[in-house]
Amino acid sequence: MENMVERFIQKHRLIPKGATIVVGVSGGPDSMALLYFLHQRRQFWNIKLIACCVDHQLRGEDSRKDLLFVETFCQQYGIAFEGKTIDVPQIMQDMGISVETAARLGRYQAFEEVMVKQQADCLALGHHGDDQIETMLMRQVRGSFGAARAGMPVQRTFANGYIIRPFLSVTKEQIEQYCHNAGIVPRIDPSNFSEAITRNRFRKHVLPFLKQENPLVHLRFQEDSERIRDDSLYLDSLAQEKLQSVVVEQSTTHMVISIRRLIDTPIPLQRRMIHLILKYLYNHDHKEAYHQSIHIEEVLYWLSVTKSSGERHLPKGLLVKRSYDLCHFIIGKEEARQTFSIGSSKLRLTIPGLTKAPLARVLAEVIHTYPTDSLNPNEFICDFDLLEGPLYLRHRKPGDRLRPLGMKGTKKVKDLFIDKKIDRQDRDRWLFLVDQGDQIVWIPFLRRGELYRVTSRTKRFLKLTIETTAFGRTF
Ligand SMILES: Nc1ncnc2c1ncn2[C@@H]1O[C@H](COP(=O)(O)OP(=O)(O)OP(=O)(O)O)[C@@H](O)[C@H]1O
Repeated sequence: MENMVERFIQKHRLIPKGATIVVGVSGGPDSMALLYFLHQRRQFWNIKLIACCVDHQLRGEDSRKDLLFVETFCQQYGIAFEGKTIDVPQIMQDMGISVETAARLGRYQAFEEVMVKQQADCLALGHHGDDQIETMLMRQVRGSFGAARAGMPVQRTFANGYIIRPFLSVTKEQIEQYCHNAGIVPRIDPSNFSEAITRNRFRKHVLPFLKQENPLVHLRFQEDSERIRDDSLYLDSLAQEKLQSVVVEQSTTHMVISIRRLIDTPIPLQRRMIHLILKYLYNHDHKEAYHQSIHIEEVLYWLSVTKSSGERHLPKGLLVKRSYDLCHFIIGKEEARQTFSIGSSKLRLTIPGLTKAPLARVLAEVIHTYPTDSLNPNEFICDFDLLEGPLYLRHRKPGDRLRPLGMKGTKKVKDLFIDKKIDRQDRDRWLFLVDQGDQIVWIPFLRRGELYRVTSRTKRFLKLTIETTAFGRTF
């Protein structure tokens, strides 16, 4: 097993020499084996390891014991350890999401904090080849499209570095054997056996058959995952290029295309163009809607085979309307006008965390270094330690003024809107970031303010990213 992993790491250049690596360790066999493996190889790569265990507090005393188990193991081997405890029910309540999603979000937030604190290059996770088969089968059975059919990436950007998955080339059985040989007796999470969980049903009923047919099936799935991702990236770039000549008109909530120009292109690009249009209008939200091939096929069939005019309704209020050669894609226009409002009240931001407003969401991150990339109009950074209270989102009020960044005096918000030719409806829907004294700090997509500006003395930065289809532009 060690040789397989070593080759996989080299092939994908996963570990730079001298790297600082945070390892996500739950106490289960996969991540314990990963931690032990990297520890054994620490001198060869000259790496610094930090084990990070997150207690989700979902299995009471048991999950606390998992954390203590990992901590004791680390003490025994002289590995740096970071234990994090997160309040999953609170995240569920704040964001109205399921327990699995809240646990995942909280866990990744905790990983990110440790990555930043340790100035780490990578976060290593213990996903293995069998996990990859399950992931890809589940995505295929669900009917995913394009790159969404690939499995988990071997490497992807995360926080100030990368997530890496060095064990994707080996099986669960190999890992268990490795633990056994190393004398590691990992903790077992009983929820891994519950058939109420989709992944576990695939593991129990489908994997044994595939492994019987080909014991190296995990390598075939892994290769396929990499190929699907590469092919998709290439085809998507061609589709993106072609789309410029197919789109007749475009705003953040509305896209008009020429049907004739669409169906004049090769079918694989047609599918990808529809996918890009849906992704754009859904603003990368509702992945379940735009990654599903069924909707893409439905629209294409209607446009290329049938001649009928009329309308089609896709999930989450996306309307597709056809008239002669033109096809309109309109996202929640009415809905946007009527419900994009947080009323006269203010919405308090979760810092750090994700705040959802109707048709918009704001991600707040506390970071320790100023990003080297220039900021997009949907991003804002201020001095976290200068803030004295919470921040809020609200709509505009008569007489609102902003002191723009780098200016001494203030300007009327109304004039800022007029300068940028923002129409009246959009002005009413625009969101403003204000402090607890109701002073405007930032007008997303329009102007950053002078308040709490970053200086050479700033130690901690608050970075806000807003995503919305309701006003401004999406990125
Ligand atoms: N509570 C946690 N704390 C730290 N890392 C975690 C935690 N849960 C999961 N991870 C990381 O994410 C990877 C995948 O998690 P998942 O729950 O899918 O795996 P698993 O099959 O339970 O793995 P393991 O055998 O390591 O528990 C783990 O191998 C580990 O690296």
